[in-house]
Amino acid sequence: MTKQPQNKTSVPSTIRLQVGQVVTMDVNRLGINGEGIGYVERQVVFVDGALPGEKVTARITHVEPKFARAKLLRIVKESEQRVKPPCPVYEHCGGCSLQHLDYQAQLEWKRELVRESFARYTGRSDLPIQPTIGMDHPWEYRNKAQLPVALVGGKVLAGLYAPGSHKLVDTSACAIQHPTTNEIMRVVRDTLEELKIPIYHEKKHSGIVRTIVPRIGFETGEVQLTLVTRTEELPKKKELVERLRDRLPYLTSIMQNINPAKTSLIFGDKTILLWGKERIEERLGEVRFALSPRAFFQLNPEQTAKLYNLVAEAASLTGEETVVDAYCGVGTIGLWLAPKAKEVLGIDVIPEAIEDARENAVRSGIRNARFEVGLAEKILVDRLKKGFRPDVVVVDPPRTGCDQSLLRAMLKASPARIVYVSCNPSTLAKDCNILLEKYEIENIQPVDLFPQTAHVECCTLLVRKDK
Ligand SMILES: C[S@@+](CC[C@H](N)C(=O)[O-])C[C@H]1O[C@@H](n2cnc3c(N)ncnc32)[C@H](O)[C@@H]1O
Repeated sequence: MTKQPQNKTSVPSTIRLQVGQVVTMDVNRLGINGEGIGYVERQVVFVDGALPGEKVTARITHVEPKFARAKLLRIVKESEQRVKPPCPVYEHCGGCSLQHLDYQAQLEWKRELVRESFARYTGRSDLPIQPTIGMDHPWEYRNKAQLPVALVGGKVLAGLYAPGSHKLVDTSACAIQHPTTNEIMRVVRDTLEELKIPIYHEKKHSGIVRTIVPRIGFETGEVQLTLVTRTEELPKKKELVERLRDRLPYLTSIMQNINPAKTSLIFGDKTILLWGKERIEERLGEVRFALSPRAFFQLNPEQTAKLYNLVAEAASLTGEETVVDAYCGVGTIGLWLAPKAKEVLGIDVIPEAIEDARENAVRSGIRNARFEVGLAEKILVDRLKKGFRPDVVVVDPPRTGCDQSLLRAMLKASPARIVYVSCNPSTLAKDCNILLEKYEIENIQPVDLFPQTAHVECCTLLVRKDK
């Protein structure tokens, strides 16, 4: 092991590793973000791009009290599961983290991640965790991109930021985006440059065009392009729209969203129509969705349909049940289940999402679903306290998991089944551990909604113990 110390001052006295030091280490496992983990001098070291079973040389870049990070320099012994990433900018772009791992191994690792989370939070190693459901073609699956633009050396760039930085990496040949998205991105980028439309400068908070957001309806073929701008004024708007329509004749809708704030949030409050339809339509199974630029919609339609079928299977509806879809977004799960239920109540905190959910119900001819705006932990908890007794509760919370008061209220009201949909195995396992007081976990089904990344979705069925 050779040592090249560069920054001695940032190293706590208890840690012997130093920033700049070059280490050779065995990689034992993958961390939750897909990074390789090993030990050097009994310190945990994370190395992006390294795989279990490999011996690697890496340079220490950060030292924290309990761990260090290192940059991969050389693979001394290579894993049999290592594959060549097809994406030309994989090593620079912050979008994917597992392209270098064989897809079957990705699926197995995601199942293992779920198993580890449940073991940690419930102490149970006997839970029925199924093999991860993957895709036959785990590429080109995303239906939407949000691509910031920047002017660098007189050229317009669009893409994603490199990990931990604000350096734009051109992602015009992204392997997980739909090819149409890549084409839109290239054409918009080049047209902005050609017309010399001012590009937003993040630090100075000047310029105009900030982000390109293409969205594709996979089933309907409708295509929406949203340009996020700092000001409502958009120079050469007419020429821009004409050229984009000419060069991208399949567009259904060109929208402008105005975000005047100095913020990393993509969208502002105001959206205006530049050309075509205000919203594109998408179908998932029998359910129809109208999508405005800001509406949340799952990014991988093929896997989402599989996920919702699993939810329906877990809910085991006969047509007599009252179902709650807590954290319902634009009503997707509730509308999927409604034809098999007596009634559905959907709850979401975002008013536009609830408006969309109501309209999606009308479009899909569904009459037994109601949607309410508010916090699930408020609306559902109040209802449960007043004696509302749903038979099945589906929860699909954000990564932070369910509010404690909601979990407690569900325990008290005790619906026969709880179907917990989650994109975060840690909060899922933590919340399920609370529900184990009255429920047994009958099935945990990981679904790969985001191939090539470290994310995993799970559909978990909890059944009341006296059932
Ligand atoms: C993971 S998304 C699920 C959306 C939907 N079930 C789907 O599959 O498209 C989580 C949703 O929870 C909503 N949300 C976040 N916190 C909430 C809360 N405390 N109460 C109700 N909804 C909430 C968000 O607005 C978002 O739509």
